Amino acid sequence: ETDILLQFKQSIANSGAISNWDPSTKPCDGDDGNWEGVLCYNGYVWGLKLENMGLMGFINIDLLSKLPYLRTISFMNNSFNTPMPDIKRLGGLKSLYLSDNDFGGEIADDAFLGMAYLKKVYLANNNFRGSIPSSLAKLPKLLYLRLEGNKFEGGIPDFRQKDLKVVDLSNNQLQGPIPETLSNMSLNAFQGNKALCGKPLDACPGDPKQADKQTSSLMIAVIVLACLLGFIIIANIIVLIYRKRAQHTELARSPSMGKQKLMPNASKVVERRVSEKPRRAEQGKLSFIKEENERFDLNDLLRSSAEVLGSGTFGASYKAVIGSGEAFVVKRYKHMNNLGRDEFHEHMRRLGRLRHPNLLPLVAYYYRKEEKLLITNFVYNGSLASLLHGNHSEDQPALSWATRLKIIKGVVKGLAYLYSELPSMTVPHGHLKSSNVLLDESFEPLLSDYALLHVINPEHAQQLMAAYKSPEYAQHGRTMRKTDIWSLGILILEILTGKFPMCYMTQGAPSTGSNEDLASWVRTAYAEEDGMNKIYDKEMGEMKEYEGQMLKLLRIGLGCCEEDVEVRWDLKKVVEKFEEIKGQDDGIEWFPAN
Ligand SMILES: Nc1ncnc2c1ncn2[C@@H]1O[C@H](COP(=O)(O)OP(=O)(O)OP(=O)(O)O)[C@@H](O)[C@H]1O
Repeated sequence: ETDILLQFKQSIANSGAISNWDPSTKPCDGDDGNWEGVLCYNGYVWGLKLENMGLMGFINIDLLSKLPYLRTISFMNNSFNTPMPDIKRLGGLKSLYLSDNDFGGEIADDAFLGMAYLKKVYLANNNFRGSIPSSLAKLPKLLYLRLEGNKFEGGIPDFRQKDLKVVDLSNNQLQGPIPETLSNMSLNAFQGNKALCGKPLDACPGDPKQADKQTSSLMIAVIVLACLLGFIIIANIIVLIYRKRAQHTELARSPSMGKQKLMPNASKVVERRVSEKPRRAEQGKLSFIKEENERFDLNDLLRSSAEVLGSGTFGASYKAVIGSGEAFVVKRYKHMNNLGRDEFHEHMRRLGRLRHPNLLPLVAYYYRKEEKLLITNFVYNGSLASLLHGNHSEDQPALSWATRLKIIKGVVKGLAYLYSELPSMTVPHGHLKSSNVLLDESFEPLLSDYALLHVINPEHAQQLMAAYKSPEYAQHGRTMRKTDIWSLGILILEILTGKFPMCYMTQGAPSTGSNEDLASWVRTAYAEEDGMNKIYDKEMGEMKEYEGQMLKLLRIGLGCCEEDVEVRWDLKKVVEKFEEIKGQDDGIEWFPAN
């Protein structure tokens, strides 16, 4: 075993961390093992735990297959960037941990064939592509499977294992139905995919068993909107008659009104004074925040070409391009049922009053008891999440450091505005995460999904919203004024590391037994001698010049991620520290003048 391990050491690059693998000693003298990362039992090697060591190169399975008692291997959090090693040659393996590396390429369909003892497979946060190998679905003893944060595509194979405890397939590009055996997994396990459907997500279109339950986002939208159509036509006729009468009366009353211009493509509507106050939602009718935006109605959205942008945690979002060519996003909120019409209207009016260059403004909304629609402009550069974690091309290169800095500064400005404008809300944003940071054509960030925490049904909010993934909620069941700051900290670390934090954002200690989150991973790396190299996202390219700025941002991120709320920085301190990072926008006021 000594020779095999020494040869293995030579086959991997950057093996400084295992310098005590020395031919003059033995790997195992007792169960603790003498050599770094070698796990022993009865004097034999049964495991390798080589995590967080900056290892690279190639994992020589030939050599490992010569260790007869090897049962577990972990190379988590290193920099391996080869295709998947030929793991099935380690037939006795019980646990395989390869998460948080740069492994890539497709995994052969039979990659896990015949692995009769394999219980734990962790391949998360790599660059694996192609289909999920069907041999995984046939592993007789599989209990834990974590594939999140890759680029797996296509359908989910038919997992038959009855004892599966944890499965996480989030943030891939999977589509199609979720197999019934996985229907009892948490919603988070499937988030961030291309088009998955079926329990625990919305039902698949055409699924006869579930269609009547109205859980399919697409189906329900079609059904609800179709039902409304008839309603709207009648409502429109009534409103038209009413308006004509009102117009007639007004024109008769005020001669000057006759001089007003007609709205562009809305000859029936006389242009009105811009009002901050949205009109009360009429049945079957959109309520616009600004009346000059009132160039379309629900009918136009129904008639428009619509594209599903994603099935977010609250419901699906659609991009709808209306006749004029303008694109809007219609987001369905299924979990505001506790809200009465007046309360909803009041809250929308409050949101409608918010104006800031870093907030995505609400254009219109729609109220119905069972569901609410919020309509915003479509933002062409998409979300920070997709730019950080999606595929890059010539048209869409990786985000540079300067752009990342600009984005996070904008996020803080937007957040500071929310804090100052919504002093009565404990958690003014409540759902701050990278998919809710949209980027306009000059990469100025626009925060979305803000200030909704208290209008989402509590039972759903607690399951779905970023604020409730905070340590204070996990530990004390409370959210606080500094809860958004924790989400901001995670966002900062995500921007710096390029790592997707979602898989860590589970409530309390993740059931995988790991109690690490992105912040503690960064903290550990930060304490290591060469840790910085590991922390910063290599996709930013050459970074030497900006190391000072990056370090300052890293410290802010960690200050925001302090678990102890007392120690965690407050917004004022965050803003002060941001002002110390010199960027192109020096001198810009962070807090609104009032
Ligand atoms: N106005 C918009 N313009 C462009 N893209 C948008 C817009 N609103 C949302 N998106 C994108 O559409 C996708 C789906 O958004 P949605 O808000 O439904 O879900 P989410 O942000 O992933 O999750 P959650 O429901 O928890 O907010 C996301 O990638 C999001 O970034």
